[in-house]
Amino acid sequence: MNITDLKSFVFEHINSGVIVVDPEYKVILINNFFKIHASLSRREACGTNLFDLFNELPVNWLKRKLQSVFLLNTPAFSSWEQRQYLFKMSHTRPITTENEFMAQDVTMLPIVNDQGQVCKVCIIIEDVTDVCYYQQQLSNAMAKLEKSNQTDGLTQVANRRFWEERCVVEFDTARRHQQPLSMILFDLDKFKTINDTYGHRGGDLVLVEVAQKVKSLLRSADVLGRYGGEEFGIICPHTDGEGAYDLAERIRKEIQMHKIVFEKQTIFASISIGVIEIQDHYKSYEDMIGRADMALYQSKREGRNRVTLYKA
Ligand SMILES: Nc1nc2c(ncn2[C@@H]2O[C@H](COP(=O)(O)OP(=O)(O)OP(=O)(O)O)[C@@H](O)[C@H]2O)c(=O)[nH]1
Repeated sequence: MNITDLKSFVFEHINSGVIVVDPEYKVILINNFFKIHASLSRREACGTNLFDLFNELPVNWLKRKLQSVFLLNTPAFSSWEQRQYLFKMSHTRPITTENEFMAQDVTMLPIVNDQGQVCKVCIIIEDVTDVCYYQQQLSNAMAKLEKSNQTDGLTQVANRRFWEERCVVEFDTARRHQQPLSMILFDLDKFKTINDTYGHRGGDLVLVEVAQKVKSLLRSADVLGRYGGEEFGIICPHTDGEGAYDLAERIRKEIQMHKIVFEKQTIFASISIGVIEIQDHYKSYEDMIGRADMALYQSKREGRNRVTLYKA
């Protein structure tokens, strides 16, 4: 095999797509990879305008890229992370991937004539579906990990650490912008009795249902977190004490009426609540929690299943 035949063999058999276009975007050459993955014959492709041949191409973007290669005589590159694919081609990945089309890294190389002018551009397509797939898997796993680091395993609301982090942020924001901010702390009443009567699994179900019910009553900006065993906190941005008190009353009534069915038995739970609004002299969110706790324990002392708004 002479060197020309050898080059031609390599050109046809490499696992990358090669397509060459002239300054009018007319296709001059394609290799086997393109023929197979884009289901094209060389006769159809050669001499046809690139954008007529592949009508999915982003015309303005690609023309800009190609023009820069023609004018500046420098290569251009596009990664799958910027644009997942340029040419709509099916991939041959054996294992399942969410992507219907082949993910591609694209290189555009100038081809210079004897006068030193760029007369053609060679577009090279690398199939990076594998890289894209594993990157997506990794991102999904990282997102899940981050979520599980922030979530209470039982109730699926924010865990204490994440809730407190959000408290810090909301406390500082409210302070800086002089906006109202309130906090609601609540605790299940006689929860020990629920555990003793229905067992730990019954108690767990009560915690899950109460948390989910409360969550359904909140605005998206409110953050509900599990603060302790059967104690929860809600941070309510842009909400004054009166607004938070009304919300707490609504929550209390809904929980009191909520039927929890455990092994064919119906459990009714109730909660005691403490509510507090931010004041200028509070030093930190911990200061708010401490005072909300006092209000909560007043609700307990006064007979439970009630709301107390903290007053200095
Ligand atoms: N099932 C279950 N029980 C829990 C969990 N975390 C804490 N507890 C229980 O919650 C109970 C809380 O009891 P207490 O602190 O005496 O309070 P209480 O019985 O709710 O009484 P009051 O708060 O005064 O109304 C304890 O028995 C804890 O073991 C949990 O994740 N699951």
